[in-house]
Amino acid sequence: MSVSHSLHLRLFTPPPTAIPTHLPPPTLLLPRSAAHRRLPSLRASSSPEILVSDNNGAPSPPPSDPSSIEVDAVTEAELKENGFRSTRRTKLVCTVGPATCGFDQLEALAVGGMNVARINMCHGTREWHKEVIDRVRRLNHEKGFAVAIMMDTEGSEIHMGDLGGASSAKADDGEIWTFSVRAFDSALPQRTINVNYEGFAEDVKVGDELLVDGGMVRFEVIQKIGPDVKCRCTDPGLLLPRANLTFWRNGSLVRERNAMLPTISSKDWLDIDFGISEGVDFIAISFVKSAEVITHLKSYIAARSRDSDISVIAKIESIDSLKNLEEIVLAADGAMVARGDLGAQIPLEQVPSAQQRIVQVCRQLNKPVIVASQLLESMIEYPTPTRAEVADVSEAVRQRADALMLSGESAMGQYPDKALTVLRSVSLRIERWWREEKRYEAMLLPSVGSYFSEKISEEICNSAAKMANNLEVDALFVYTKTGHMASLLSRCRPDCPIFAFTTTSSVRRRLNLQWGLIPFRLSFTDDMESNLNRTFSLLKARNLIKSGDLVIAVSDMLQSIQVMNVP
Ligand SMILES: Nc1ncnc2c1ncn2[C@@H]1O[C@H](COP(=O)(O)OP(=O)(O)OP(=O)(O)O)[C@@H](O)[C@H]1O
Ligand SMILES: CC(=O)C(=O)O
Ligand SMILES: [K+]
Ligand SMILES: [Mg+2]
Repeated sequence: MSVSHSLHLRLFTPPPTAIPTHLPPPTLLLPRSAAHRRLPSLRASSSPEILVSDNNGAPSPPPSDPSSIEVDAVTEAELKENGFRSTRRTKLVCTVGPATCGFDQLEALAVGGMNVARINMCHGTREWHKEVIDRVRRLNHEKGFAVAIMMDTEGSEIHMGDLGGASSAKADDGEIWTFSVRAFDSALPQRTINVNYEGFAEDVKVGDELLVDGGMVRFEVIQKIGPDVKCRCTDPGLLLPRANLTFWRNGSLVRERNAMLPTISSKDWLDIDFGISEGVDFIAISFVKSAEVITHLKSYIAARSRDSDISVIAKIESIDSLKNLEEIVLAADGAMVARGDLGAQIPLEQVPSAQQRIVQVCRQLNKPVIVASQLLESMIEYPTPTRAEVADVSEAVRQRADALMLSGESAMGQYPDKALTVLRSVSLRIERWWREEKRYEAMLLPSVGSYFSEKISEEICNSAAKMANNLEVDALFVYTKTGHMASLLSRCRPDCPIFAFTTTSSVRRRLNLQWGLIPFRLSFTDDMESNLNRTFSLLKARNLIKSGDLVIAVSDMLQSIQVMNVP
């Protein structure tokens, strides 16, 4: 049986106006302690072309070669081994830290399915992070991966200092500790903790409860002496470097002057400049309170990076970010359910419903969403997860979040590869269960486009996804320059995988964060007939598809939809 129907819609509406690149310099809100610091002059942004080799180590032709097709080495192996129906739909983000910063360790994560490497600017030096970025680049270049890089800012919430170099400190019941905003030149006195926020000693009151990392350790404020705040430990535990601090009065989180701290601190701006000059793929912004900060940052990036192809991810981890969720998600290019800090700001029992809501809002507004923090916390120390952790991971997969993230498990845990394997196998198992049970997902998806041409793209993708499910096609193909049409298909969470063909390596890396997309780099033209024929022969030559496979192809140049068997 051979099907080859095609329906073309051509469109003459003008494309949406481009984002202006000549924006006034953004005003920088600096915390008092750092207001004197200036931003350094910016280096030109680099967007290196990446040469990708295949699994056998033989370098493939440079990206400009019109006859080449590039796909992630691991994905290719997976496609060949299991056929494309069973490729993993849920994407995986790994935080890189001391346990995983070496080249071989990064390669092990990439082989294990890491789609995005996250670096957390709360920890380590810029030089350290640059080395990690360089290694990931080399890995992509030499070994044929397309691992994207996400830089996560520190944000200016209140946190402890770095414990004078110690990896942790134990606080025991009843002990008196000093939390101080003083700068100590020499070693920290015993049971003393530095606090990064200058207004701390003024803002807290005797009787307040001080929570470290949302309650891992608790103290009661018993005395204030100038810059020093004496506290008694009421809930013992381990203090970790740069742990988050919140203080509570009469059972409520205190949000006074500390709530006025800028979302992006002066140190964050320096880190952002670093991220732009390094050409990272994503910048995740901590403690976002409003949409303005996202819009501001996006215009800053657009004015400073030549191709402005860095996506901004809004971290939802505060009360304000939940209040302003829709507008924040709308302004951003994606969001993260940062359950660590979120759980310190809202009661823990409210975190699961917040997660569900954030995932749903992102899906409706067509923005990728990452579920993060403590997914496999026990695996920092133990080689197997708890049953509860497996259930939590399953729930995030079942909610059809775009991506799951490892934090301490991969940054400083003892079993980073095992933790990644758990995420991978749990994702695959749930996804297989959907296919076995034919659990297609029918979520009402509102229209998100503001232009008529965008609405057409949406309708095409919604229809293509529905047809793909009803006709049980083997794959959806999408030809997309910006990646937008691929994300619209991904939003429908169709039953079959989506092969996303795009012309640039940077778009390909960014598509790596989105549910169900298998991103390929391929140069193509406006002639869909020839694009399809060329893709079929390139994929067939690599044994990725075979004659007779049923495919639905859509493209954002032609706004077309075609159903056909691979010849
Ligand atoms: N670059 C690094 N250098 C040293 N330790 C790191 C590094 N990155 C992460 N870690 C360690 O791994 C732990 C977990 O990392 P992660 O960045 O996910 O957590 P986090 O600090 O809770 O996140 P966030 O600050 O964004 O809320 C950290 O608490 C820290 O101990
Ligand atoms: C990831 C992060 O920032 C959090 O969970 O708080
Ligand atoms: K961070
Ligand atoms: Mg956080």
